[in-house]
Amino acid sequence: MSKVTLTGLLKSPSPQQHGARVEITGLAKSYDGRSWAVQDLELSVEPGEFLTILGPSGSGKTTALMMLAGFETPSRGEIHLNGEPVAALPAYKRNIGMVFQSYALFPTMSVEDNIAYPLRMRKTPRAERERLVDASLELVQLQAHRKKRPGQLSGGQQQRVALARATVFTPGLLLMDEPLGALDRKLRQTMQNEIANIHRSLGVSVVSVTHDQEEALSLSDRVLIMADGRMQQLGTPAEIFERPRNAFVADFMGEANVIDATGGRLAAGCIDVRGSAELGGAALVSVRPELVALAPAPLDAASGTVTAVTYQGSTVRYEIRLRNEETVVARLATGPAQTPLARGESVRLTVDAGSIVPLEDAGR
Ligand SMILES: Nc1ncnc2c1ncn2[C@@H]1O[C@H](COP(=O)(O)OP(=O)(O)OP(=O)(O)O)[C@@H](O)[C@H]1O
Repeated sequence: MSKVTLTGLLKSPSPQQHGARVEITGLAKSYDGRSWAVQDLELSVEPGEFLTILGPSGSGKTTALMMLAGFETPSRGEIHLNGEPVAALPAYKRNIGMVFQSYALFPTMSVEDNIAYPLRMRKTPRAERERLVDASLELVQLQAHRKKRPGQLSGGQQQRVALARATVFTPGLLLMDEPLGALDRKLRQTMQNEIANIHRSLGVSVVSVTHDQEEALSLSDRVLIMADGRMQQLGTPAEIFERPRNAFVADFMGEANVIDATGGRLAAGCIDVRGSAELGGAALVSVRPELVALAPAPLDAASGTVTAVTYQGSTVRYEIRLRNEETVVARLATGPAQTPLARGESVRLTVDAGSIVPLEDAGR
């Protein structure tokens, strides 16, 4: 990689070729010799791919990332970067850039010195170093702030310095641990665009860790969902969101309804199905709240009763207690044509066969 300059990369017609290929096989980590923080991780990241590891707190995301980075030693399994096993390589020899939630900038160094730091470590000649720092400052649009200290910058600007420092030496792989975790909602959106932009410009492979579903869906080529140290599902954002494999993924990716489907009937027949559904014998299915239709119905023909109504701006969220005691959530768009249903009203629920997702099991 050493001959490839950042400026060269920015002009490169197919920057994807510079991203590293990552292959992870049977990777596992136990800190205490009794429980597994990560178990049986199998994954490959294509050159230039943006992969996000998503999961709740304690699911093993950071542990997986730290093994990739070389800061934690795997208990089992292997990692290959561009076909080479990395087990024996210390972190600084893996040609990997890292961005942390806390930025981890050097507070007494200027922005440009922070960015130049990895180049100094690599003994990059001065002229080359200056050229790369200039290109990197331009990429993250911080030219005007180059002489400032990190403490004189906003959170978003500091994170851009961290991104510049992690990519200035053209790493094949960029690792990010909750990169937007410290930023407020609006700034997160802006930074998401910036990260997407940097990823596109550099063609670097990215593995990012987050517990934020929206961030994972909007930035990634593929998402890996983890829970309790184990992979739950690996797929494109659309696959994960629209075809969750099990109840954990369905629930974690938003407010999915997980509904009893014993005998091919939804909630013991309380919910009507339009069309013929292929449930493949699944005992549980998932249906997204925005795909549940509900209409007022006389009590004897009703699926259940509205127990909660929450106005949420562009949608209204309804909780419905079914006759079989299950609770289902429906979400309806607000609009001039909509008459809101009231709490206590009896309703009939209908879903299209195509919006029913059979689940593999009851969860993890
Ligand atoms: N250095 C450590 N020593 C001992 N146990 C650890 C260490 N780091 C993590 N663990 C444990 O390993 C499991 C996975 O933790 P990990 O930090 O990888 O999860 P995570 O998904 O990144 O969580 P979070 O989102 O809270 O950072 C947890 O049970 C945690 O307590």
